[in-house]
Amino acid sequence: MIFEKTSILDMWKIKIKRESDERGSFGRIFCEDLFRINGLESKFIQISSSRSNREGIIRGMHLQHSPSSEVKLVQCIKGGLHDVVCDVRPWSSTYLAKEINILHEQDDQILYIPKGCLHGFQTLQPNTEVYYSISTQYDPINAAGIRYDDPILSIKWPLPPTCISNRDRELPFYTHDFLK
Ligand SMILES: Cc1cn([C@H]2C[C@H](O)[C@@H](COP(=O)(O)OP(=O)(O)O[C@H]3O[C@@H](C)C(=O)[C@@H](O)[C@H]3O)O2)c(=O)[nH]c1=O
Repeated sequence: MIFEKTSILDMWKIKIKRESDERGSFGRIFCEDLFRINGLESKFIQISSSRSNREGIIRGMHLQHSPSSEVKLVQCIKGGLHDVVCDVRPWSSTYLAKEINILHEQDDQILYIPKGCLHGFQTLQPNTEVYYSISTQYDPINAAGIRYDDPILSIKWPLPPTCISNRDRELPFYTHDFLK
């Protein structure tokens, strides 16, 4: 596994290193020891999947507030997506920075998203599936987010939005006291 820094403090891009032979390949998508050696969260207690049926769907921008703040690993295992992470930790040296990544099936990239960062994506292909490994229990009371079209976050989505959940449409706009 190769660990690369990103434009956001404590966010990493992890590349799966595969050993190939005539049958195909084998590579690690998680390794507790390597995560620990690199100073990353190494305990993930839920693994979830989202499937999106068409292109242009936006999900986000989401995080969980304390005491349920979560570290997330995000990997596209089918289709493709335009992924956005935004740092909303006011004390961070990369406060309000955005990290954009295009993830496709078989590109062998995993995003490591630290606590206190909003995450969302837009699908670029129909039938896109995302796997999440999450460090904390799902906590609907502390699940929160900011609108995908917030003027402060100012995210440029690549496609016209084709579908957004009612919950996401009703999310608030960003204010500097958002992070609890
Ligand atoms: C996020 C989540 C949702 N759910 C339930 C709640 C609801 O009934 C249904 C769909 O939830 P949502 O509408 O929140 O799903 P979705 O909008 O796909 O939420 C996800 O968006 C992306 C951008 C993320 O970063 C994820 O962490 C997660 O917040 O699944 C769980 O049971 N566990 C979970 O961890």
